[in-house]
Amino acid sequence: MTDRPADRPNPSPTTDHLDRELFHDYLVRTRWFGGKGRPFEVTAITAVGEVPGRVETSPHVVVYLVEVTYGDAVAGAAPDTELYQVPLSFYAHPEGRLDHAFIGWWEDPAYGWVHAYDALHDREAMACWLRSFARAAEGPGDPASPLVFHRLPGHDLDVEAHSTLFSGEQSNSSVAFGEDSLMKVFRKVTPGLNPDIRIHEVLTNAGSEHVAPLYGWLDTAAPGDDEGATMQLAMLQKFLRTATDGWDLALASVRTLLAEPEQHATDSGGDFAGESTRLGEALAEVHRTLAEHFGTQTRGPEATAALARAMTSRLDDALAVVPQLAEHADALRASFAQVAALPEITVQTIHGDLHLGQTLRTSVGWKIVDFEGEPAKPLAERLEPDSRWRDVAGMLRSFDYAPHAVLHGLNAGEEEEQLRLRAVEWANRNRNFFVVAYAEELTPDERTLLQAYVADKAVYECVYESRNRPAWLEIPLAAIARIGAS
Ligand SMILES: Nc1ncnc2c1ncn2[C@@H]1O[C@H](COP(=O)(O)OP(=O)(O)O)[C@@H](O)[C@H]1O
Ligand SMILES: O=P(O)(O)O[C@H]1O[C@H](CO)[C@@H](O[C@H]2O[C@H](CO)[C@@H](O)[C@H](O)[C@H]2O)[C@H](O)[C@H]1O
Repeated sequence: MTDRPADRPNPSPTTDHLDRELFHDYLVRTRWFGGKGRPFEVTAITAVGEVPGRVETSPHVVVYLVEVTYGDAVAGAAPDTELYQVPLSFYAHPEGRLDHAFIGWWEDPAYGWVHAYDALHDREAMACWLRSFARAAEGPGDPASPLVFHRLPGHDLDVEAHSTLFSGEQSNSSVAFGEDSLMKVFRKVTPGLNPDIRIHEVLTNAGSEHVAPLYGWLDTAAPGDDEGATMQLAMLQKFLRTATDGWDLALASVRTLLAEPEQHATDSGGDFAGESTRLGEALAEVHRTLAEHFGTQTRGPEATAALARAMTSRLDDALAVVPQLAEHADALRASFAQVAALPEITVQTIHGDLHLGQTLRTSVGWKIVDFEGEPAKPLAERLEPDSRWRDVAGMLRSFDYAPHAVLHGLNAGEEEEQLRLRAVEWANRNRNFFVVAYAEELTPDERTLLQAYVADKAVYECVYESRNRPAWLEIPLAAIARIGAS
């Protein structure tokens, strides 16, 4: 390893030596880059700092922020820019085991000739990162380091645990350290507090049984114009060893029911009603705890009018992307107009992007994950308090998705009508058990609000599916048709 001479900066304060095309070519190869299909350039690379937990056999691990500027701005509008976190492992020689994460090689002013790899794929680099979290429990780190590791008390990390990078479709990168802890490294980063960390910290300190306890997080000072702001780069929490994804469990329940189409959901071996009940109770507890800590606000008719306008605006934007929505537009606008007529709305801190894929069933009950909020919304909007009924609506949409996603994959043939009836029965049964467990009674205004949020989410899903899974577009579209018919 080319040891960095003691008098060299850590890392080089300039990045002029870095070939931006190498980073461009790497970003387009990753799962987590949000700009796929859009023209962009790498317009700046900032070296944040070296991860301190290095030992003799370790590579140097340096956190870089890569600014991308998109080339698809409409005439006269400022181009979109985004910031991505790309931590690099530096090796003096090629590391064949990391070829899939290779970015390039160059002469670095601080480290000499290096072969650079995406550090999330490198167990040696992840071991440095974990040691840094472990040391943070003993007190503040090196004041000269721009990377600040924070810890919550109460858990001794297993620093010998090997890292495993999650391979699923993710907007971030998650690394499990054995079965002890899980680190989520935020890939697209924004100056300001990350709601996932802020909410996990509150729920952990409150002893909530419905989240994986937070162990710590990593932040740094935001670069450039956002001087003084914090940029949160990663969070560390308990690894839920016995976790099964709620979406997978729901699909299994539906498949069991559809395998016995002559049976009703109540009699099916895969009946999910008990789990839906427990999910409703879990969400209610999380909402109560968040309201107790962050407070609630009851806002007047100007807020309900603004919400109706936002829903209508989302529909107007969606019509340009999903023209099939046009025939349902009047019914949707009528639902949103009822929101505008509501005298008040109560808002609080919520999840913001809740669905069955954000829930994990463990041997000790349901856990809710990923409190970052709706991916499409800017951070400032995701930090705003919102109605808890938006989260309830997200789950109701998910109970609709599960049976229709299974049907979508079936070649039902002559049994199609019977299977559709069972699918609707499964969705209705689990929606009802979930809502009753969440709130025994809903006022008429709450019902109006909930129905509008369900419609609003289905409109969002139409856009999401048309861009990501066009074959699934029929699922939210059919839900909107049912709303319009109700
Ligand atoms: N504490 C945990 N233990 C085990 N698995 C987890 C934990 N938290 C999240 N997961 C799983 O890790 C994956 C990514 O989690 P998530 O927070 O949704 O990341 P992202 O925001 O990048 O999608 C999901 O499959 C989720 O089920
Ligand atoms: O990536 P996120 O989890 O933040 O959420 C986005 O992707 C979701 C799909 O992974 C999408 O959820 C939609 O599909 C789910 C089934 O795959 C279904 O359970 C949800 O009800 C439905 O909304 C989510 O909308 C999108 O923001």
